[in-house]
Amino acid sequence: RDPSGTGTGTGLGRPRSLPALPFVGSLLQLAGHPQLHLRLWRLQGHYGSLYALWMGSHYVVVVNSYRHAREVLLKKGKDFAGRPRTVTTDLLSRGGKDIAFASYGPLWKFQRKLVHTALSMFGEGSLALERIICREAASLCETLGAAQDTALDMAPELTRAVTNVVCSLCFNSSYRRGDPEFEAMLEYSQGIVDTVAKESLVDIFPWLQIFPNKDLALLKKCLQVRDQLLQQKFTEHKEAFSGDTVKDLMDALLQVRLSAENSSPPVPGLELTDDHLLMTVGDIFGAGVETTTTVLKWAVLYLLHYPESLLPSQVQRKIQEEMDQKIGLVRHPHLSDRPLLPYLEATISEVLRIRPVSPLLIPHVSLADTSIGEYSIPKGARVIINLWSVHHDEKEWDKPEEFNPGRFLDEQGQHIHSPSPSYLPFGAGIRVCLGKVLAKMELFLFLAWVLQRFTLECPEDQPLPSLEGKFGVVLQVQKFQVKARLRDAWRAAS
Ligand code: HEM
Repeated sequence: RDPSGTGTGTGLGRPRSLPALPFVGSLLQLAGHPQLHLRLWRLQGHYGSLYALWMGSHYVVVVNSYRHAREVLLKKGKDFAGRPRTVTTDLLSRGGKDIAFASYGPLWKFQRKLVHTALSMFGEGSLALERIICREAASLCETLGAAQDTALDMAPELTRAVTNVVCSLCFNSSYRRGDPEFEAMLEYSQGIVDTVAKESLVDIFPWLQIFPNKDLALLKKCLQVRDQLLQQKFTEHKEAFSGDTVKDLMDALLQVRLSAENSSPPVPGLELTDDHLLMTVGDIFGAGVETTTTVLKWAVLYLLHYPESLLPSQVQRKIQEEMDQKIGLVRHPHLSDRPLLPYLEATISEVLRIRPVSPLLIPHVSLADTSIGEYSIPKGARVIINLWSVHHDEKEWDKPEEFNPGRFLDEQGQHIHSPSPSYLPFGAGIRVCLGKVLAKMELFLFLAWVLQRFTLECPEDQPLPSLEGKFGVVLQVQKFQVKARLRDAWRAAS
């Protein structure tokens, strides 16, 4: 180990490192701190905003400032476009045949482009997707309406709504409440979320796999269920696919593969196997459901904390006033209403800032000897961007701990803007989130539909739920219940 050595030919020194013991590395400094993003944020106080540590034998660089994050993601994006391969990610992606965990290279670029094109065909900006999201929003409102004035855990309903959007997009199908296939999907997703969150030891010491490992066994079982469901949809699509009509993302992927196979000569290195297609679709579920659902839960939670009666925030009331004025109560909100509802947009932005759902992004890996700021970084280093630190940096954000949607509005409160460039809820650059536009459409429409009709309240007999997140695959919200009260204005209008 040479934590302060140069060794990369750049003449620069390495970042300061946490103490590291042979074999275990810096685990002792991290053990007992389940909120990893907070631990890494606090360690800045001692080691500076950019420091290194060792996870077993892996050299890890932790970036806590926007200046350095920008260098990693944007200025030197290509240098840092790799992903670590671990036991867990290999299982999740069949050895990196998806997008999120795939190595940087022509095939990954091709897959990304494909999904991007398919998303623009079916999704972003298309009326078809807007219709799908609105259908799910209507169903969500129906459930809330049926549960009138009783305390309800919205989480399964939000998950179903978001899952159905992704299902419609990928497979042109959706689930009703209580559908056994949907229940199976919920169960395996939760299993993956729970086990991947605990995955770290076997990823740090891959040889631990030779010992019986309960979590790894559960993960494998959940992935089996996921793969069976994916395979079933895939087979149905392959059988029905004629090449003429493209109904969904799965068809779009099959069509691209068909035309690549028919092109002569075939492009070497761009062969899409069944595994690639399956894992690509699996990624849309894996990356698109838990994230979006969790942001919706955080949004609801913050609305409960800033209810009508609490001055000066009144976030929910302000959103509803804006909606009443600009949209009224006789028609549903549309995507084209986004510019009319800056306060709702600002609230979504603030939720994504204060509780970044992916507080450490997905780890990056340096693909060459390179540098960040005044430090040299060797090829193969894992780079963690601590988005929590970036979004809570007092030099960038005024009172970062305060939930204040107004910070995203101009002086007239009419237009949305970011007061600091240090706002990266979806990452940035080469590996930026592929579903950013889709996610923003969903967040806007689901919240607009619900808040047009209902006021969300904390049940009287329950304490306000905690705003503290739980670090895991995403920054999880603790379970909580809500009372959705039909608004008098809505009742009178309908
Ligand atoms: C509010 C919801 C979402 C948030 C906050 C979010 C955030 C992120 C973040 C922070 C990353 C990592 C960027 C990096 O490593 O530098 C990411 C990657 C990714 N996201 Fe999202 N995401 C959301 C929804 C979605 C949706 C709906 C999809 C599906 C279409 C999606 C697909 C992906 C994919 C495929 C990647 C991997 C990109 C790559 O490695 O090339 N995400 N997302």
